[in-house]
Amino acid sequence: MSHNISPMSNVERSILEQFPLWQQAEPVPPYRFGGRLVAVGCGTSYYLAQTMAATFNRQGQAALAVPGNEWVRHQQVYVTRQEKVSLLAVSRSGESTETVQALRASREAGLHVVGVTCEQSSTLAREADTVVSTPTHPAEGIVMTASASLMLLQGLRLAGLAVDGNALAASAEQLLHEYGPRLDALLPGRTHFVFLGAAELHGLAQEGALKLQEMSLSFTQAYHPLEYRHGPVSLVDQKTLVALLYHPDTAGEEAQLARELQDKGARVLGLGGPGDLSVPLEEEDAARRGLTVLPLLQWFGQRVARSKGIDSEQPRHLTKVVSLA
Ligand SMILES: O=P(O)(O)OC[C@H]1O[C@](O)(CO)[C@@H](O)[C@@H]1O
Repeated sequence: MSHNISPMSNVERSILEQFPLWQQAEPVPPYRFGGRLVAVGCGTSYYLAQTMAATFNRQGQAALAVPGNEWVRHQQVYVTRQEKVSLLAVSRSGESTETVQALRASREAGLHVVGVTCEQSSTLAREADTVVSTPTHPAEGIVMTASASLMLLQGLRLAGLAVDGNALAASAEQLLHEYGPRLDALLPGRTHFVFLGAAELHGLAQEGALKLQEMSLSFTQAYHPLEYRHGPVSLVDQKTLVALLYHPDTAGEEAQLARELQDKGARVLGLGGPGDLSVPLEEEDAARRGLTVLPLLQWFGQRVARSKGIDSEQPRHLTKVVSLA
């Protein structure tokens, strides 16, 4: 494969060099459970939990995703008392306070807990009943890049989706090198970043928005595609750049939305459909499509950071593990 971009920082290394890790990730068997699976996490890990839960549902296993603290403090509004529940706790570090609290509260209540992490020796890995631990790129710093892709890959496998690590790594890497350099042409004059994605792709849209925000200190928004027309569209102008993650089931209506947004001045990055830059995606399964496009979203955030002269290695106010005293 010809490589069009080379890393200049640890963040860029962990984005560009993640693909061998996808290939090496130990395959995990599907997790089947006779009740509802609740997937929890914080920040990026919560957004991954959303895409995992969507995939579990599509595979026939009832699931929902909630932020860790919602499960600790308000679980009665997410499941009924009578429901049989098990917990899927997602955390790169295995140490985020709310995720660990969710794990402990669930175990105390007798629930089975599956942990997805990158740290074999973490609290999450030690205390969960079943652990999927996949080490991330050694250069990865505060912002989650390779770890996000790896945990998503393993979560999709737990959901029972066929995930060929070699094939997906090859297409994701090719996409990154072919389209990564072309993202820069979309950026001039754009300061308002919007990420749209439906169903399995909504978690990815939220992750794209968080990534760009953390890396480049920009205002970002994430919505379900047609929801964006109900109010948020009032902000669209010549400063807006929309990353639209086309869902294979609803690409027609999303293409219409892209045209509406372009008419109002937005530039559109069309991931799997039309746009000012259109990135063709052959993958027809939405969750696998999301995983394939995730490194390109990470690169997008990094390019905006570079265009603003911001060092994404040291994101403002963030630490690798966010703990509550
Ligand atoms: O996956 P972990 O280790 O629980 O951490 C999630 C954290 O990582 C971040 O993505 C980056 O710091 C935050 O959103 C969140 O606090």
